[in-house]
Amino acid sequence: MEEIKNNALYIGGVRAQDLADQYGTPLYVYDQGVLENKLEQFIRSFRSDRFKTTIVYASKAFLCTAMARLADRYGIDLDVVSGEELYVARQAGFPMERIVFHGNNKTLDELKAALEYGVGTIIVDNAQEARRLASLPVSKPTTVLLRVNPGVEAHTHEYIVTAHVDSKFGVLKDETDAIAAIIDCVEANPNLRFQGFHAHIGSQIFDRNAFKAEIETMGRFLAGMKQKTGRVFPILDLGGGFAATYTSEDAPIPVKEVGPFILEQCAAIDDEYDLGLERILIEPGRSIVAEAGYTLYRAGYTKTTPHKRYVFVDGGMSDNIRPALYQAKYRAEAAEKMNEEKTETYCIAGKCCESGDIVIENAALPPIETDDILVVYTTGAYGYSMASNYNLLRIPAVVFVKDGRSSLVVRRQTLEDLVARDAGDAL
Ligand SMILES: Cc1ncc(COP(=O)(O)O)c(C=O)c1O
Ligand SMILES: N[C@@H](CCCC[NH3+])C(=O)O
Repeated sequence: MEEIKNNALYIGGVRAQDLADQYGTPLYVYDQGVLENKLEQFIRSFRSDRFKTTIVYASKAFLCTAMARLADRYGIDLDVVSGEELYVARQAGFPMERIVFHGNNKTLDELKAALEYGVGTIIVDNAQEARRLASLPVSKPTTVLLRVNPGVEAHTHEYIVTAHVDSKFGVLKDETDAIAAIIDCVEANPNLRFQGFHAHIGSQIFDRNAFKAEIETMGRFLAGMKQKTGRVFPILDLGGGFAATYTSEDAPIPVKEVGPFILEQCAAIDDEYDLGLERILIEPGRSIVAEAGYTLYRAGYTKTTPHKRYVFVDGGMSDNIRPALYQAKYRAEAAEKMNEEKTETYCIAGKCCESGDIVIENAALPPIETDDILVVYTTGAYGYSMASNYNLLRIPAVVFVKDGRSSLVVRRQTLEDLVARDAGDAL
């Protein structure tokens, strides 16, 4: 929770300026209380008397040991998309049977690792992957789902829609012969249990009708598959994509309404087509972590051009690529000038060697001086997880705060880290 005391911002009871001074900037700060609250809200929201329900946190939004353990503490499962995310989850001690392994191009090594570690659910993305997986020795029963592209176009940035017909993800719902062949192929391996399908229509989706369309489409698809194969598929995984609030223009579906809405639609298709659905999964990522996250920057120089007034910060696209990649909008404040009048409009720009390195195009702020701490809100999703070493800027530290205390959960990269992997000289 945020508070303002004597003109200063406090996050989780800790003064933002103190966090910046103690841990340095740029700094990713997560309010652990908000994270916990979101996890609890999803658990309360996604309950059903009719279906078993599973919330799978999409770890691509933000993953580190502390986050994996927090999800585990709340009994939330984990979606991973790479051997690397799987490794971090495993190192954190996350129960492997509660891992859902996604990805359109899982390598042989990744599939082998998943089977060796005892990953509970593998989402197969295409026929070639199914063949490869089925050819491997599987020592214990493993649930397999197939990612289907429902062909539902959600209204969001074109880079983050995932279910247009030409998407790289999943098998198009109309390719039912290929899908039936994939099921047979998977089940040729006695320890692979084909249990159903997965779909995901995109990210930062506000419109509940997009999810309704997804579920109705999956209903018709499942009815067709039932007719074709003479069997039912008990698991339906509907993916994530629930939006978060970045600016006052955003009005996401409240978390408490997400679960009942999805479950109601699932009951409707189950009744209409007698699908025998038993378990429903959702995979929220952003909607759990985005609003819990803040980035603290230290202001550097300002510059006025004929049309703009810049304030430069000590990070930028290397710690938050989203404005450059998706024209994503954020809001900012000066952490020690919270009650001061916002008389200026600044373009907050980063320090990377790139004109597009803009954090916020038009930020209303009080006059900013060098060394002021600027806080950018709602940076908890796809900020740290998409950070880069562009210009060899060091990946910032991650700090959790709660009840007036802070804990360093990921340290800042050091200069030594930047050469630690350099292995030799030119020929
Ligand atoms: C398969 C899958 N599941 C879940 C998610 C999480 O999405 P979000 O962070 O928008 O909830 C994604 C990302 O879009 C995804 O590709
Ligand atoms: N990385 C994207 C969303 C993609 C989600 C994963 N499929 C974002 O920052 O909004």
